[in-house]
Amino acid sequence: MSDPSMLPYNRVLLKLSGEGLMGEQSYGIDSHVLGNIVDDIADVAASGVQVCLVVGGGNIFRGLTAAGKGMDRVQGDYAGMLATVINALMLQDAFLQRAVPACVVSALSMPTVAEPYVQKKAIEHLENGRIVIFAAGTGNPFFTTDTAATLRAKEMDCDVMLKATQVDGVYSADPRKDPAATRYDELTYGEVLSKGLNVMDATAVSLAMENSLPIIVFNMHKEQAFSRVMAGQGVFTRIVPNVQ
Ligand SMILES: Nc1ncnc2c1ncn2[C@@H]1O[C@H](COP(=O)(O)OP(=O)(O)O)[C@@H](O)[C@H]1O
Ligand SMILES: O=c1ccn([C@@H]2O[C@H](COP(=O)(O)OP(=O)(O)O)[C@@H](O)[C@H]2O)c(=O)[nH]1
Repeated sequence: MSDPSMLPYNRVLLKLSGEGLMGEQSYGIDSHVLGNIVDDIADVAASGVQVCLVVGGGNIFRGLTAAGKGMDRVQGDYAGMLATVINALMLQDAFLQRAVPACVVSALSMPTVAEPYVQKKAIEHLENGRIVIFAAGTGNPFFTTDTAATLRAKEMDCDVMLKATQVDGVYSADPRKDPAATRYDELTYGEVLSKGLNVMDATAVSLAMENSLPIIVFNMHKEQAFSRVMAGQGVFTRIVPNVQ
């Protein structure tokens, strides 16, 4: 697929699934996978696009899973948010090792570890050519990092939110469970919600819908996946206000 109508993007938010950082492992971060993703993001940033990131924490801890085993949900969600901070620090380190300027901005206050989130300051970082990594989700329990990604994308006035995930886009059913599922090239937010397509939670999709934020879903494990999607190439699904 090549879609020049998507271009050019000046400022984008990339949401990285925590689970996607595990590679073949069952927990944590695979440094090879992390390195490939960071190289890909660095290439896009070097082309002049302002890039900010939201990273998940599912490779380390999920509040809902812990609550299912008896843990208090709110405590579990705070632990999940801390997991995203670990991932954010690992990402920042990988960027800095490549001499790519990157900073971590946290929705939970931990000033010795990361800068607290201040909208205008984060925009300033982007304008100064830094990759901004948003950590700790929204800072609130009962939310997800997909919702944090949609929220920060609007706050940063991004052109698009790109969700880097484990599958090639949005399908008629979860393709990891249903081999007969078919992929959409383009969908409206309303269709995602009415068809119950669980690629993102409904809160994230509703927030994008109410604020007309285009979303692109693509597979983070394909080579140079982010660079290719930014060039309108490769396989992906766009979620938009109206399908043409
Ligand atoms: N209709 C669907 N289309 C695409 N993916 C779906 C769909 N329904 C469920 N999924 C699942 O949603 C996941 C995307 O969410 P993501 O945030 O990357 O993963 P997780 O939240 O599990 O870390 C995919 O890996 C896929 O298995
Ligand atoms: O605004 C937020 C974002 C995340 N979380 C917690 O952090 C965990 C990790 O985030 P998520 O599941 O979205 O990560 P991903 O699926 O992208 O790896 C979640 O399970 C929640 O427990 C939260 O409470 N509020």
